[in-house]
Amino acid sequence: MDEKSNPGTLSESSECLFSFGVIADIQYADLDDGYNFQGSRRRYYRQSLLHLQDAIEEWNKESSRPCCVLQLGDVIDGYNAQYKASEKALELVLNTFETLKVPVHHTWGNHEFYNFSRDYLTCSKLNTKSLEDRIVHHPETVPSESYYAYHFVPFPKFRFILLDAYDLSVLGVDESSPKYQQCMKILREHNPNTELNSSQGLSEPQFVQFNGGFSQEQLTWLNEVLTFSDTNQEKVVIVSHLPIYPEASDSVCLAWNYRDALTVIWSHQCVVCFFAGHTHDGGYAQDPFGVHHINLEGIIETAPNSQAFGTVYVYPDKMMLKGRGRVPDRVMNYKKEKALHL
Ligand SMILES: Nc1ccn([C@@H]2O[C@H](COP(=O)(O)OP(=O)(O)OC[C@H](O)CO)[C@@H](O)[C@H]2O)c(=O)n1
Repeated sequence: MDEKSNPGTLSESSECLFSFGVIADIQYADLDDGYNFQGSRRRYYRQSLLHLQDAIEEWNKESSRPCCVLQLGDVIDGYNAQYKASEKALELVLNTFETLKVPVHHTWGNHEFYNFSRDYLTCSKLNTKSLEDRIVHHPETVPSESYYAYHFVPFPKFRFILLDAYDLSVLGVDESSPKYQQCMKILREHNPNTELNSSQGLSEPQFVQFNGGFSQEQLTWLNEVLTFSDTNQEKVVIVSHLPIYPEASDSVCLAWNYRDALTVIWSHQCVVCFFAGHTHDGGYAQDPFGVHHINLEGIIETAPNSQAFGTVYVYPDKMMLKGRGRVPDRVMNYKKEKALHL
């Protein structure tokens, strides 16, 4: 086996502590292949389920099984809603996830809201908040019920935080609600186009209807969790459907208020990396504060003869993403001054 295919051999001085799987934008639908909105990239709607099965098979047979899989959102495609096939498609995908021998944490993306309301999602198996960790005597680290976010500890001293990038959004909320009015106001203030999914002419192209953002309440909670993690000398992995770092993403795919999220994250030492989906063609950049931003290549735009998922191997001084198919390998060193001593 060469070095690339076994990250364990790349870290001679230390052993792998644990690993986790990552996968994004499955967007399954029982439809013939199609294209993205611009007509430039092929979408493999049926094949996506086979790609998921393939990923699960590989994770299940890894010699040291991943502790969990992070599903980065858009599990079924919005087209299902048009064909009244949302529940059937979701059932198929969730049945496939049932064959995974480790827990999966589901993130919500725009396609979840094309198919279902927020209330429906909250009551569905796509709500994996029951897997959250509660920190005793720190009520400020308990998330509010008004957004879908939580944190958990898969291994001592490593905290994972799942964010709700559609906490501020016009998707999935009742049009008569004050929240819808507030979010539509934000969107219209930044996007004068009649078609709100169009970013044409925008100085801030992320202000489109298929994106969303983080409420101040969620950002305050994130800040509290990161404060606890700093104090407890933890390493933190954050996941969200929408990316937040412009150099790692097409600007039209960013969260509306990505700068606010970055401001919170940059005021803490503990964050190692930020995983997002949505862009489909992937991206990576390390920001000036040493946080690694990884936008995972989407399953939906992955040809039958390829793959798009990864396993992240966690070491005392770094994390290493072993990508499959379209997903490249990445080494994510921890910030120098704060290497973890176990
Ligand atoms: N200029 C545009 C772009 C899109 N739309 C419509 O918006 C909806 C979402 O678009 P879609 O490409 O399907 O969203 P994905 O989450 O799959 O992909 C996100 C990024 O585009 C990936 O690069 C859909 O209804 C489009 O028709 C639009 O009207 N105008």
